[in-house]
Amino acid sequence: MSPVVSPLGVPNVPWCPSHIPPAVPNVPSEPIVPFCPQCPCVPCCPLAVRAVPNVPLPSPVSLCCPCCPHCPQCPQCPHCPRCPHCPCAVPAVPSVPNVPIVPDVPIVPSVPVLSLLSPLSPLSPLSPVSLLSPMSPVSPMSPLSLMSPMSPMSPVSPMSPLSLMSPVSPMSPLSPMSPVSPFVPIVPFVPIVPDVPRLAHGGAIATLIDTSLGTLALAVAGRVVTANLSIDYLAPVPLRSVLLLEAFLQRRQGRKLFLGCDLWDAEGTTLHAKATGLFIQQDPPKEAARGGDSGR
Ligand SMILES: CCCCCCCC(=O)SCCNC(=O)CCNC(=O)[C@H](O)C(C)(C)COP(=O)(O)OP(=O)(O)OC[C@H]1O[C@@H](n2cnc3c(N)ncnc32)[C@H](O)[C@@H]1OP(=O)(O)O
Repeated sequence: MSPVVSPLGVPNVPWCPSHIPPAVPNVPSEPIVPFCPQCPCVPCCPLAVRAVPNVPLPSPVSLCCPCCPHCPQCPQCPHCPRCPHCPCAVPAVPSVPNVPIVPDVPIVPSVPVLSLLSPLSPLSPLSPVSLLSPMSPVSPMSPLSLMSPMSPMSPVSPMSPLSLMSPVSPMSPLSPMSPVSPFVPIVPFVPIVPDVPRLAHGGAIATLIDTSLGTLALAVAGRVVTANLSIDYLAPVPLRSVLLLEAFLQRRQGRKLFLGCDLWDAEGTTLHAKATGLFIQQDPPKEAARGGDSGR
């Protein structure tokens, strides 16, 4: 393949095979847009696609960042997910149109069932906490993809400053061209690779623990807020697990309630997490306000 001089007039720069302009007479009259003459990725670079009019477009036509990292047109884009030069390139994830926004609020039982100050056994069939997962099996994306650059199949415009500046913009319904669009990440919880075991999100577990400890603190001291929460995640929690959460009051010091909990599987054989929490009483009863430490 003989080297071809780019339309930029850059001498001695060979075109990559995908970018060699075919020798056809009816080249469109639109101005030739300079693009990286070394980029081998036509679908990566819409400018390249425009400059090579007779190259069949990939199907579906998907535009990414304006160019590859080597392109002087877009020096600020170091993470084009489609560019083969990008270390962040990710496999295509099928996009699902019209997916509703999923708020980043894990679904937890509204009334967690606690086994308070009691030994684990005997386990009541009613006592385990069912850790409902926010991980919808139909959600299109995954935590992995949220940590990754824009999906190659993303409908987000490649020109979006949002998509260029943030790696998380997979399904945003916002106008991608608006520079003032608020950042609204959609939080799906489906593994990008089907074979990956589905594990409960640590934040969902934290919510479960916080809510459970808070319920116990509320039962002890009325209105409380969480001041500190410390969790040791000891074993992964499979999705849709039924769990037993055993919460206990460790000590109380004035408005401060120190609580702890153990999060077991339903059989009480696997300890998934241990946690401690400090809750601050908000509206102490009169005797506590006068006397300070209740000693309970
Ligand atoms: C039924 C469902 C129940 C669900 C319960 C869920 C509860 C929640 O999730 S609430 C939401 C998350 N929490 C919050 O938003 C709390 C935000 N923080 C606050 O409002 C305040 O910082 C608050 C209330 C914790 C403490 O402020 P304040 O009331 O002024 O108390 P303050 O005087 O600063 O501290 C009281 C004592 O707690 C201690 N303390 C406060 N925060 C901490 C902390 N993070 N770590 C250690 N100690 C602390 C203080 O040192 C002080 O100790 P001492 O009396 O010995 O000097």
